[in-house]
Amino acid sequence: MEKNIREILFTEEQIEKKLEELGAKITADYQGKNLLLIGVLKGANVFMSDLMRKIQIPLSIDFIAVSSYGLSTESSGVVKIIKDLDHSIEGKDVLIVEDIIDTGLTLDYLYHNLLSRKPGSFKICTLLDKPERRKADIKVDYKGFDIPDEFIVGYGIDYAEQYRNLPYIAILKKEVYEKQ
Ligand SMILES: O=P(O)(O)OC[C@H]1O[C@H](OP(=O)(O)OP(=O)(O)O)[C@H](O)[C@@H]1O
Ligand code: HPA
Ligand SMILES: [Mg+2]
Repeated sequence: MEKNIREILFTEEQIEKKLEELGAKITADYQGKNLLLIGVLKGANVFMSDLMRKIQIPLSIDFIAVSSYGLSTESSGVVKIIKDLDHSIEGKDVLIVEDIIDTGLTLDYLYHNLLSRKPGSFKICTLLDKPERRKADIKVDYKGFDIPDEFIVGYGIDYAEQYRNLPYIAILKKEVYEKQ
């Protein structure tokens, strides 16, 4: 195991099983709809690419890149769009795909920003939810796992841009970021 990891929360096998459940639910709910998955970069990159292969109906994808954590473990509270969507979402059945909801500030910002672009419908899918830290009220439609109030890395999720390539989801040792 990586020397900076305190504990593995979810293994590759557990993640794979959860993705199959989520994919089956989304497949059932979006029959006959005009599904557009919007991945929130960079964190949702790994989740999005695995999840979309578990959805068995026609869909399209787009990405928006936002950042509020930078190199820190605390949200700056200021959400910046780094890359906007490529196409209009007007009339589309938008499903936002996030890796983690922590304070909720990123999704609160995206919710208001994207709703003003008049999608046909708007729902939220997140792999991880850390409800204890919430600052904005977010209604989650599809959720993988609830997690404790710890700093998480792996499966696309970073600390200071590192650890995104770990195949599992883990708690980072506190001394890694407290000594900074
Ligand atoms: O609920 P919040 O407190 O807003 O935190 C969640 C957001 O923070 C992370 O992104 P980050 O801003 O670190 O950018 P990244 O996806 O490029 O890592 C994560 O990927 C979520 O998008
Ligand atoms: O626990 C976390 N880990 C990494 N990035 C994050 N962004 C919000 N919460 C987290
Ligand atoms: Mg991040």
